[in-house]
Amino acid sequence: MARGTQRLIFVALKVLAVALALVLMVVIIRTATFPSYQTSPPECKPTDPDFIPADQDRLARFTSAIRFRTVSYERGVGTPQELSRFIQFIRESFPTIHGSPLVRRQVVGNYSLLYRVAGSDASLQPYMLASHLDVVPATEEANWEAPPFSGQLKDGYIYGRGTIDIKHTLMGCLEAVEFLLSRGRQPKRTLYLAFGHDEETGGHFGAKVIADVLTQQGEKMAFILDEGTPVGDGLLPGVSKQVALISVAEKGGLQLRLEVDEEGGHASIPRSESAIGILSKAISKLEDSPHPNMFGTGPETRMLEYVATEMTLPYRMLTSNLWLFSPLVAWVYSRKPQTNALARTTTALTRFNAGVKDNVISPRATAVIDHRIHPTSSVEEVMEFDLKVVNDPRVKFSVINSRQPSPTSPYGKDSPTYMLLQETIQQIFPDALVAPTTMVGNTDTLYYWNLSSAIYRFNPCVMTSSDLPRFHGVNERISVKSYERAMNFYYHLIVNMDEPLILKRYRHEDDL
Ligand SMILES: CCCCCCCC/C=C\CCCCCCCC(=O)N[C@@H](CCC(N)=O)C(=O)O
Ligand SMILES: [Zn+2]
Ligand SMILES: [Zn+2]
Repeated sequence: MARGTQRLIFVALKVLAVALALVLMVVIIRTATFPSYQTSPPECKPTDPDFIPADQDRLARFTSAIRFRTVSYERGVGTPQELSRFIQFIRESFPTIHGSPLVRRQVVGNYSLLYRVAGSDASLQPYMLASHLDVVPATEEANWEAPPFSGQLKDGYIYGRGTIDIKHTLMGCLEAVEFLLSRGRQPKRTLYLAFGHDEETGGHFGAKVIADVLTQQGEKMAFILDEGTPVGDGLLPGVSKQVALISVAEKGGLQLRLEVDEEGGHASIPRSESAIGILSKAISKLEDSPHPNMFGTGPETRMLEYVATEMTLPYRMLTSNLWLFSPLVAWVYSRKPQTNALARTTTALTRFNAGVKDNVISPRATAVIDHRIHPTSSVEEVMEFDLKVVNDPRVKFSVINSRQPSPTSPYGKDSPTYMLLQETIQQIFPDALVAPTTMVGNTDTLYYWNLSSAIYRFNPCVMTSSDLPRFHGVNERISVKSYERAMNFYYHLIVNMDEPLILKRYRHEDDL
């Protein structure tokens, strides 16, 4: 090798070594100095005078609520009589709320409930706590440890459909307001409680109408809190502490019907391709072509950064240096369904129908695809992607439902309402870290976008990965301790909302 070339290689290696050393130095410095986003407000203890205990009366009210079979089946198909009975039960169970001159109650869309608790300072913008009255049906009833509409208490857990989705927040909010008013307290800031009756089938007749009513009344909310992500226990790799996940954005959705119509006929004289075959190829192409991994563009990235300082070393190093390791973390995310769902638009094949008889070639095949759209993508982008992937004019696409991803609500120290939520969560879940994330399922908040720019989704309940299948699944349950925390979470949120100390720390005068 010529001397000149040797020298060039030597210099190049030297430059590379220096560059690597520099990169390593930056990685180490960032790992060591990465900021903490956590706070440590005073813990709420059972000995506090304003602690709401899960006593017999409150547990009885909650278990009774579970016994109402307020099931939503399909859009517009629910259980109206049961909803009416449940609404009556709520009216009788919370006499202080329903007798208070501060409270205005409206039944909206026949079965949804909207409460307005008047604050003493009308100059303050109101806020809204949302939940829903309906539940999904309970299948496989025989496999439940306790019947799904029994509200049975077993080994410290209350079993039943709705215990974590979402009657614990519905009853928790009501218990909190009942407790507040029965102590003769009036909140400073006006508060709304909004309970839709058909969230599980899209909220078209509940939350949508609630939003219309509030819009007609000209209301704007300082913030809205609805059902959402839980306090995860062991859900985040590399973090041993619990992490309370506040969803600051929600994925969009696109439900598509795919249809192929071909000539059918006698099974003894098949053509080279059938409706079933053509559709199968199309949907298998879609399943094999995941939408792009968007890690690094949405709240899923910040979720990691918020807990970075509490991670074990390798994770901490990766997370503190996403400028370098983002592609690696994106790949790690794609490996597990839960994190994959956070990082990209997902594709779920949910229905496939064709054929009527064993020896008849079906002239028609249909399928349904359920996409959940990443906050930085759109319905249009997803549609375009799918058409390109299938690339077969014989496959007809039609849209069943679509919703764009939500706007992202403000979070972090610049957002007083996010910080208020974070601090309230840490009062009730003192062992938990708090982080922003994206809601992968959909909620009634879709209808509330115009009411507030600060919309959060949170489920005040600790859940491990083995609890997640209980959502809409078998053996849905909540521990008594968790229900107690839910009540206290809402009570403290209401109290903190009026507490100048917490808000003052983060207040941007224009925000609230
Ligand atoms: C590091 C990984 C952390 C990820 C943690 C994910 C935790 C997921 C926790 C809860 C998700 C399950 C609860 C979702 C409930 C969403 C409400 C719902 O079921 N909506 C339906 C109906 C929607 C509608 N209104 O149209 C849906 O999304 O299909
Ligand atoms: Zn729900
Ligand atoms: Zn649900």
